[in-house]
Amino acid sequence: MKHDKILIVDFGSQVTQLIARRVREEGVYSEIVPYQKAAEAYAAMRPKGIILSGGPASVHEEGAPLPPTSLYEAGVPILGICYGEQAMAHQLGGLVEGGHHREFGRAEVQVTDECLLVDGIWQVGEKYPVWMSHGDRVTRPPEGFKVVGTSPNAPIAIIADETRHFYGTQFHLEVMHTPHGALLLRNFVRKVAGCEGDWTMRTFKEEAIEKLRAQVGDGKVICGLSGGVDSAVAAVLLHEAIGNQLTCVFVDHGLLRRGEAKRVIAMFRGHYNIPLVHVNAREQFLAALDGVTDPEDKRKIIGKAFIDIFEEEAKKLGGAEFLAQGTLYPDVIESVSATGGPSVTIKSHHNVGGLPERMNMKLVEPLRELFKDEVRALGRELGLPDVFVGRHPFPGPGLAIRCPGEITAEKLEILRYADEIYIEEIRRAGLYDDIWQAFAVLLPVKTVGVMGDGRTYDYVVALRAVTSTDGMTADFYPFDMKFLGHAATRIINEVKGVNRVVYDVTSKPPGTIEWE
Ligand SMILES: Nc1ncnc2c1ncn2[C@@H]1O[C@H](COP(=O)(O)OP(=O)(O)OP(=O)(O)O)[C@@H](O)[C@H]1O
Ligand SMILES: O=c1[nH]c(=O)c2[nH+]cn([C@@H]3O[C@H](COP(=O)(O)O)[C@@H](O)[C@H]3O)c2[nH]1
Ligand SMILES: NC(=O)CC[C@H](N)C(=O)O
Ligand SMILES: [Mg+2]
Repeated sequence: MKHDKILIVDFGSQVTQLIARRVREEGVYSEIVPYQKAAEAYAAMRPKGIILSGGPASVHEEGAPLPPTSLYEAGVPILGICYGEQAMAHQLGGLVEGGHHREFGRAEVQVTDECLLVDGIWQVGEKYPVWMSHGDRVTRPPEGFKVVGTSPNAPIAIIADETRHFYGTQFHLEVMHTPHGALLLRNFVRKVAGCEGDWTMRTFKEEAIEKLRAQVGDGKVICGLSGGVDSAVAAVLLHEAIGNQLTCVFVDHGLLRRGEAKRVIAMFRGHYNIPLVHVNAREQFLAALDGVTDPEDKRKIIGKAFIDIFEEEAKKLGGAEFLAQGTLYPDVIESVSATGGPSVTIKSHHNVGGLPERMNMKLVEPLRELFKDEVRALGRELGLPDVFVGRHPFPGPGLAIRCPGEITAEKLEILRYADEIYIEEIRRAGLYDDIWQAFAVLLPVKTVGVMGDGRTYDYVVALRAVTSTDGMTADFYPFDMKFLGHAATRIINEVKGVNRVVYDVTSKPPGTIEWE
């Protein structure tokens, strides 16, 4: 079945991914491509509409990123947002000027004319809140366009060419701070581009199963199963597709939380009849990590050890041609970086980067088009119980990256205990599902305390809890102080070796969710 698609051309905006999410929420499949690949992607995808994202550049800069002009001749509707609007206006003969009217944050747009983009949502003559972030602005629309909305610092805030179906907004309609933005995007996707909105997790599932069968044939597949959401969903999807050609491999690397290995295996075996190999590799990992303190070194050592084990297990099965992974869309989007150069590596995720060159197995990645919340929806569609679907993410390198500095068996044991109490308290307070991810970190610092009139000199535990939708950005969770005080007291009283607890109030950016 062919679904309608929307192509999103990226010019490096911080919020390009939100455009894709909003479009998908309308039941329309969308993909993001860097502007350099727009023509190619258009030809391959045949989208029913194109959205040009915002971006940090100015159209007057030398070498400013511009969409290929062929897009304007393709006969499909185009929506330009912020820089995307400016680029379209500039290329089609309008005027864009920089100047002294920079506008960041909340603004008001007054609607001055009708058009399909605002149809049924905004009334002519009324004012509506929007979110702006720009220095340049369109000062003369190209021929064929009319001005539909105006704001104090962007007199031309919405433009429309209703013959060619080209629209542009100076404000960002993909962000929450433009309250009607999602509805305007729906108008573009449904009314202007005429998309059906039939891309649902049910159809995704059926098509993914077909594709998996075609890719794998009668080959054997190994799927690394972590107990996390992504690999559980990938495994169940694969099982529906290829049945007993699939074997799952759960690696206990000694960096799991307390009771996790048992829990994951019981949970999985209890619900599914999928062959599951449990590898105890605790000594192998801990030996490889002995004395290692650099976060990137830790990640690389762990990534390599995982592959070694998967390859070993494949051999034992008499050879498996495929390795299945729960790679998600944010891992594969190539965003245009603001500086024009390749973007820097913040962290090497253990399952991405470096993997393909070394692998003898081919990768099977059925979730690579999905965002995290979509994976959860797919999991529900596959009938996965809530204990899988609702779990907080847990990183593959596990407690190794929650134990800054050298990792020892003693430190891991302290961390496991503190983490267990913290999560238990979160569940007891009914907060688990409000929080996107929560965990404890054991700091490589000892501080002085007093307990039972005696002096202590023990470790510090940091607690972390964040809200997020996809882990790309996050905010710290605003616990009430009573909760924190209670959790801290329990940890200090019950965990030997800890005499101080702190709470991390850093958002992402500038922080990251994990500490390493
Ligand atoms: N202990 C493990 N044993 C086997 N495979 C693992 C293990 N930990 C991670 N993996 C593999 O690495 C992949 C990436 O891990 P990641 O943590 O991103 O996903 P997940 O664990 O499936 O889901 P979640 O993000 O919800 O934790 C997993 O999909 C899984 O294939
Ligand atoms: O499977 C994984 N392998 C990794 O190497 C890895 N590093 C971070 N994470 C998880 O990714 C999300 C974002 O984390 P950061 O803000 O720390 O980058 C958070 O949910 C992290 O737990 C990982 N998951
Ligand atoms: N957010 C944007 O797309 C900004 C566009 C352009 N860089 C400006 O400052 O006007
Ligand atoms: Mg995980």
